[in-house]
Amino acid sequence: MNIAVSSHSRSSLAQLSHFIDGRFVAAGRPVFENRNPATGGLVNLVAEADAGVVDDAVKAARRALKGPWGRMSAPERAAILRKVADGIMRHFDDFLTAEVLDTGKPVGLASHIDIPRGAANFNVFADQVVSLSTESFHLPTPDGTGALNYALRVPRGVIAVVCPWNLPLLLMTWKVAPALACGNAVVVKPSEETPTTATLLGEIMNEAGVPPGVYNVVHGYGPDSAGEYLTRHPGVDGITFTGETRTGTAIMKAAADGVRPVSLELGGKNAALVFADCDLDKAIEGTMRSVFANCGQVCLGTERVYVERSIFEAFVGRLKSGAESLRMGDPFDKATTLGPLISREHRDKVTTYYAKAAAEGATVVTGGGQARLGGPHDHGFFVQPTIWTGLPETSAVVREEIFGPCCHIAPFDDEDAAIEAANDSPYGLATSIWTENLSRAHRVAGRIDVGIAWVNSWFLRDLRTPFGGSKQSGIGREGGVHSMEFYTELRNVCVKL
Ligand SMILES: NC(=O)C1=CN([C@@H]2O[C@H](COP(=O)(O)OP(=O)(O)OC[C@H]3O[C@@H](n4cnc5c(N)ncnc54)[C@H](O)[C@@H]3O)[C@@H](O)[C@H]2O)C=CC1
Ligand SMILES: O=C(O)/C=C/C=C(\O)C(=O)O
Repeated sequence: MNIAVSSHSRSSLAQLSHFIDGRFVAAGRPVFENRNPATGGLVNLVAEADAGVVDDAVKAARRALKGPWGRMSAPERAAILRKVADGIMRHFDDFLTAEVLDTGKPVGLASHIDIPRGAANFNVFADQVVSLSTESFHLPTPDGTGALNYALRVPRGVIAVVCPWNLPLLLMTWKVAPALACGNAVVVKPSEETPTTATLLGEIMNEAGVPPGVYNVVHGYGPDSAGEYLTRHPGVDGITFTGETRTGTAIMKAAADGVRPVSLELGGKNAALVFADCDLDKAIEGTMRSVFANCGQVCLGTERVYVERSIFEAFVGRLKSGAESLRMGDPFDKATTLGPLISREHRDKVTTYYAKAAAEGATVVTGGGQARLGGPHDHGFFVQPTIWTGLPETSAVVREEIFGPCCHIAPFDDEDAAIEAANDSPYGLATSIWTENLSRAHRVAGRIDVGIAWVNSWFLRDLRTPFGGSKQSGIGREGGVHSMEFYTELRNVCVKL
């Protein structure tokens, strides 16, 4: 047992510990700093797991599968998960404050999306697991009595959950909730940028009666740290990951040893298609959200906008006005609509693309640089919301995922050209199609090579639907019954009658 330093049952938000076997445990390497992206100030010091700590967490998860959790019925697990959802809502303000401090996202956004979705994920998969069905077949046999085949869904075992920083609680619970509903135990590796809400959830798990070892959290970085130790650990039976495509590739290679299944939700370079017959007010409102929400740090966000030529100028002008009306500032101020980027490193990546766009000859419609807010936010990682036109489709800015509050807008002349431009990408995650012509909407949605096509909307989520990407945007689908498929194995039972 590697756990040498104090272990306790309540989380400290000043010094974040790992959560292993139902206890908060500070062990491993020296702590690292978690900084507030809006001010650059210290949020907390975080324990970094070494290989021994990760091993402890995986072993705790394995033990939990052999304990009461492994013997519980689906309705019993579902009842506990509903208590977890209630716990999140009861501690709403704690989760909200933690999420806003870690990410810098506006409190209005986190209170409407991140925290309620964190709770909703547990309720949705509690519902899902109690109504799960499997197939059965009657097989005629020569003796005339036949055989009955039916399938059982059994938990995979220990699931590694590796998470990004853009929607920390939402995306982590999107994976943890179905994994636990199906009877697995999890070891979560939150992003090093946003470690707090995953830690807070440990307390909620204890309060809700989730047995020790079912939910574990280890902190640290990716390569040569907790992320890599966890995904390479032979005691892990399946890995679910959301993040960058390059990281997904590394995780897939790690999973190949031991032939472990992966569910990967990766990057995107999503296109919006705006037809002249759209409701322009709705198209502008939706595109404003899909480009600028969460400071553009949403894998489903739009970075390429294709607009039918006859409304191009009007669309560009209105999106420019919208972008210029966004209000940057203190994320805890309800009037703030645009927060900072997550880190100095990410800001430097985004502003490198801003510089590249200018160098490649873009017309900068608005923005194009870093934003200095003065006062306590002068050291925050703010950038201007940015719109470009005039770049060729071959430009790096049009082809690569930037993950910032920016988009390139290009005109198109007909439906085929718009579809071809949208599909000309190594990614295939999401699209939004803006048109009042129903036939066109169905036709175009069927021809864009993505996992998720929205018509006259964006980020309108029904959690029972398949969610994931094609091409380099991922492998597999989660959501509803599709999550149940990833987090269980099917075992066929054949009974000779
Ligand atoms: N949903 C998405 O599409 C996201 C895309 N990104 C993009 O990725 C870029 C880099 O952001 P990062 O946070 O560094 O994303 P990332 O994909 O490197 O990190 C996501 C998670 O994976 C872990 N990780 C990293 N390398 C790993 C490895 N080799 N093995 C196991 N775990 C590993 C990290 O510690 C973190 O918990 C961003 O600038 C953005 O463009 C970032 C977050 C989410
Ligand atoms: O599950 C959702 O509703 C949202 C998912 C968003 C991402 O996966 C992302 O931005 O990385």
